[in-house]
Amino acid sequence: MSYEESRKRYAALGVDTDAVIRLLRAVPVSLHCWQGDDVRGFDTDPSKPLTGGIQTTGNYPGRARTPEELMADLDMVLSLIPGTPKMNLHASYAIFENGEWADRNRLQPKHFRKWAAFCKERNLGCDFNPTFFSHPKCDPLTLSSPNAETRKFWIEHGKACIRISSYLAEELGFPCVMNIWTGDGFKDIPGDRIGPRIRYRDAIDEILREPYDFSRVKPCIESKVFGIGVEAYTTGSAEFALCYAAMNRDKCIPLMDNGHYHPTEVVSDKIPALLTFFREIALHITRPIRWDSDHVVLYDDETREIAREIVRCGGLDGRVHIALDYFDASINRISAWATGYRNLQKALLYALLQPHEEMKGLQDKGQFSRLMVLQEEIKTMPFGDIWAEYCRFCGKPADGEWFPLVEEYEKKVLVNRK
Ligand SMILES: C[C@H](O)[C@H](O)[C@@H](O)C(=O)CO
Ligand SMILES: [Mn+2]
Repeated sequence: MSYEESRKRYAALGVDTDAVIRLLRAVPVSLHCWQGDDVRGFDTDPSKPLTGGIQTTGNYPGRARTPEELMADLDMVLSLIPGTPKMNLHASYAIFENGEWADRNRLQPKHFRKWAAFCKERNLGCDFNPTFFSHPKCDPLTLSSPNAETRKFWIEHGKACIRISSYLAEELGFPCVMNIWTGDGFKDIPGDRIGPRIRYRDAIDEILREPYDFSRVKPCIESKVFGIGVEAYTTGSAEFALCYAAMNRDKCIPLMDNGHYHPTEVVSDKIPALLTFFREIALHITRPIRWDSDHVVLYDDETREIAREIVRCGGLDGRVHIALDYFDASINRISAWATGYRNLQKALLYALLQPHEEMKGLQDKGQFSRLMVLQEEIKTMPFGDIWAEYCRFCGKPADGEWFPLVEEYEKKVLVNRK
């Protein structure tokens, strides 16, 4: 079927596909830099182990080893994805110039000058993350450590990151979402659960005392149920993060990563729950398989459901900050990046093409049989034509066109990285 015919089918449902396409193209979605180099970063020895309870598995050729390689790979990805991407950097991706080096507690905006220039040239906003892992000062705890020296170091890191986030927001003219996540926790049954949480709370309080304009810098608190080696207890549990954000609504927002909950919990259902109380929330979209495995985002049921809730709850009006967070080293990293980003775009498009008012009306009137039939029949609407038109409208390759470009890049560029 052609776009024209498909557009009429959607119009009959009351959906204006042209308006949807225009709307989606303007929605910022953060592209995580860490998919390109297996979360290694540049500020410390890249061969060091990845800590904090996260893991990349696989050894596919072509990992970016330098900022230049990462930027070249990002350019390749940017050429393949429709929409409005925003960069998402971890502090460990600092770029030092003229032989200088600074530890994480001494990082400055100038160490992100090259990233700011990269974003500016491409008209991208940039989100930011303090990196509380893969560093000798993890003892292994960071902000919740009983050691005051350790906490001081990481608090200073958090404050430095607020200053860097303010710089990125100012320089690029887009708000900077700054996410606080630590892998702090214990492998086995703790002897004290509340102590680390009180220290964690106080440390975040201290970080957020660093001045910033909350309309431009958006600190987030991300929770996690467990990590590798921290199976029994995480300091920043769901209740901790949510309570912290609720008690500090004028300073920060909660962030939900859909790999960070018990396997039967779904973030799609948590989105409207949080938006009942918070003006803004942030999301890390990933794909857990049995655990927080950070697999590439697919066009699957839960991704579509998350997108439907973002759309239905008015999240595209700046209330939901959307970012990707996964890392796969077992397949072509650029393909992984583009597949996940395109799938999230597909899920958002799919969500925007639904007659939400009608569905809500059927629910409110108790017409659940009709609601079920409508929801099922939407699944076989000619979505593919609208997706192809969206890619064309954004000037990006359609399905079937982009993967050969990745293969070509792999042959020309990636295989030469030994
Ligand atoms: C790089 C990490 O994935 C990220 O900072 C954090 O958001 C996370 O999800 C850890 O599991
Ligand atoms: Mn995350």
